[in-house]
Amino acid sequence: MPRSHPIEDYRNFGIMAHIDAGKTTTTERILYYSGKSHKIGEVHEGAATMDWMEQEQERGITITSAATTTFWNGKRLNIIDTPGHVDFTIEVERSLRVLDGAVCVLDGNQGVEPQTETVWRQADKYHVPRVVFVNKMDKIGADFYRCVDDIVTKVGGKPICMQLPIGSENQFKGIVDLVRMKAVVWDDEGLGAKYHDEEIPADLVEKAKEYRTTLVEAAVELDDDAMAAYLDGQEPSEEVLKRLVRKAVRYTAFHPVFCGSAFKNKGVQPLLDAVVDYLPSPLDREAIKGVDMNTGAELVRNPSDSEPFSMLAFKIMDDPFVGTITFCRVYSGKIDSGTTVLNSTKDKKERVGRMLLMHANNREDIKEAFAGDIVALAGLKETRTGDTLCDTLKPAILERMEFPEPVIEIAIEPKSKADQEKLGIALSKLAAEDPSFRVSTDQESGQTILKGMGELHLDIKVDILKRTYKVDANIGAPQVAYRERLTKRVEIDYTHKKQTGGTGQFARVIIIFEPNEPGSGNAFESKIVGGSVPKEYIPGVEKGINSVMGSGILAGFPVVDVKATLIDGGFHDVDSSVLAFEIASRAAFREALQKGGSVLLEPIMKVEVVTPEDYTGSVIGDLNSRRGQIQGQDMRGNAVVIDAMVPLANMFGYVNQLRSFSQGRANYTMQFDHYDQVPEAESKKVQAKYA
Ligand SMILES: Nc1nc2c(ncn2[C@@H]2O[C@H](COP(=O)(O)OP(=O)(O)OP(=O)(O)O)[C@@H](O)[C@H]2O)c(=O)[nH]1
Repeated sequence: MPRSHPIEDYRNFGIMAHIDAGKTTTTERILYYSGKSHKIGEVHEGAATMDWMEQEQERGITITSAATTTFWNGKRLNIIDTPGHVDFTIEVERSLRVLDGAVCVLDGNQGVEPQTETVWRQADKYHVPRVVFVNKMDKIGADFYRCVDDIVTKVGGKPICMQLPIGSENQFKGIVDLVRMKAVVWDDEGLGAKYHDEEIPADLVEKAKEYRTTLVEAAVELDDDAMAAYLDGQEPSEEVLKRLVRKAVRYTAFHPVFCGSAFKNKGVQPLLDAVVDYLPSPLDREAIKGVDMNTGAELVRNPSDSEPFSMLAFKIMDDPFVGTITFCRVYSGKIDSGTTVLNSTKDKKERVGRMLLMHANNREDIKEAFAGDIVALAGLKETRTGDTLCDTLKPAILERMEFPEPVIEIAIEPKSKADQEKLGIALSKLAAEDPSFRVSTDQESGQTILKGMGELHLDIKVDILKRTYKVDANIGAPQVAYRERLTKRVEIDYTHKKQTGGTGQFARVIIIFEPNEPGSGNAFESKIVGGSVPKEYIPGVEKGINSVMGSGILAGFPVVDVKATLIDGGFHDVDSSVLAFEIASRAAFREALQKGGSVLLEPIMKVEVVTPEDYTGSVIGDLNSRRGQIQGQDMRGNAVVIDAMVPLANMFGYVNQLRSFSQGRANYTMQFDHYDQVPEAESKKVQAKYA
């Protein structure tokens, strides 16, 4: 069967926003108007179509991204829903990787909020072209022009208005379309409300002309001919203007801004037109790069059905009906259900059993998928998020994704043997679904440790463990994931010698331990020449060093960014063994940490508090008492925005404290920024706690 739509008619896009800006509501309306969802679910009633997980509905936030296919104006839209909470930025990044474009939804009253800033920066990082939708124009305090300014001042974007609102708050009626120079007015606020063109209201004519000129001047910049014609006094036609704006989006020359109220059903259809008109198709994007596994050479996989098949897995979900489903984006070629593909990342073959196309409230079995498609595969066994699946004969690995390190951890203790078993199964599934969620076992206590991106992140995992997997367990208090690091270069000459009865043990190692660049990871190298340590013992040296990496000497936290170089040593013909070298190297590393001024590192969080002016003093005082460093203070509307860097260790329970002294009126968001050295006095306390 041929493909249903040519690839240039695809729009793989996501909707990104700060929490509560209205991403879910906008997505719901898009699905409704594009004809696939016939029943609209209001978010506040906990019935939204995309928010189908129990946990999501109760919390009213979108946790997992779901990909949904729908159609508009003859184009095929694949919407990838991205979560808005800071703790889940990993999910946002992951979906951004597979998008060709995005709609950034702003709350018309709040403007660019902290999380918008984060996702905007991530979109910059992945070069995701985007348009902006200023939502909630019906809300009290909505201010379209302030939102447009915010895009410049908060994220350094280049907003160009494509529409102007007609009225605002409860007087919001519709929009002025600056491309067609027409007013678009909705007859009422109902879901299926009709809308029609009118002449631009008299009081907006001058403003519309002024903004239209700004739009046209920004657009003609992108094309010499259009510019020349414009300078000659010729306005670009509607078609030319649209083509130029499309080009501007593709090259991020500017960010077109639209507006509306998803909740009051205004502005959504023109937004859908904008997605079709301005967001790129897979063909407009740079082809994905990878490595040819046969030759090791770099390669490019073009978005074409005639290229060898390759796709990236970007999301794994456990589905109650189908089992594990893996969301993938096909980058090149064509795939049939029932065939065997190669997971080139793992070097394992996988059989593609069922392939599904997900719609908002049903799924469709499909037999083939083509370049540009986003599909869900059922029953893959080895594939994890970020893996490449490809043609078994033309293996390639596509760009990998990077995942940040988790900064917070909790201990979990199952109550019975049966719970222990359930926990094991559940954890391996959860870890497979979410690479920012890690599980480890504490070597000393034998406890299971869960690690994640923040308190809420782990909170939700525990909730899933208890509810979905029915695991009964005691949960410890959340702890900071500290790290340990050397501060200076040391050379250790260590001899392990044991002579008790039978065979003795002998190994001598001379190893240089030195701090690596922060964030560059651990490294081991052997520079032995002349056989002072025979080759067969070197794995023992590496193993000994690695065994200390997992838990340092100060408080048992992982040692990071150390470079170890074995430069010399000695052995005994009879008494040396791999084990003896392992023991010697472990002891050498521990000695190095002692002599090398080893220090503890802690995660420092970037915190933004938005508070009514009255509480500014209390907020700052409190942040200072948490070892916070105030970075800046600014006004947003009538609220004060305070930026600070605060150690995560001092942020536990912050939400309650902030609420209590601001009467619930101040808000905050935080995200991991970097690791920094724990001050001496604090470090002593941490060491005493974990001793
Ligand atoms: N007044 C008004 N309220 C809106 C509008 N759009 C959404 N809301 C409301 O704002 C709240 C948040 O909307 P959601 O659609 O859940 O926002 P979200 O961005 O998906 O939120 P998360 O999934 O938690 O990230 C809900 O109570 C909506 O009913 C709008 O256009 N106007």
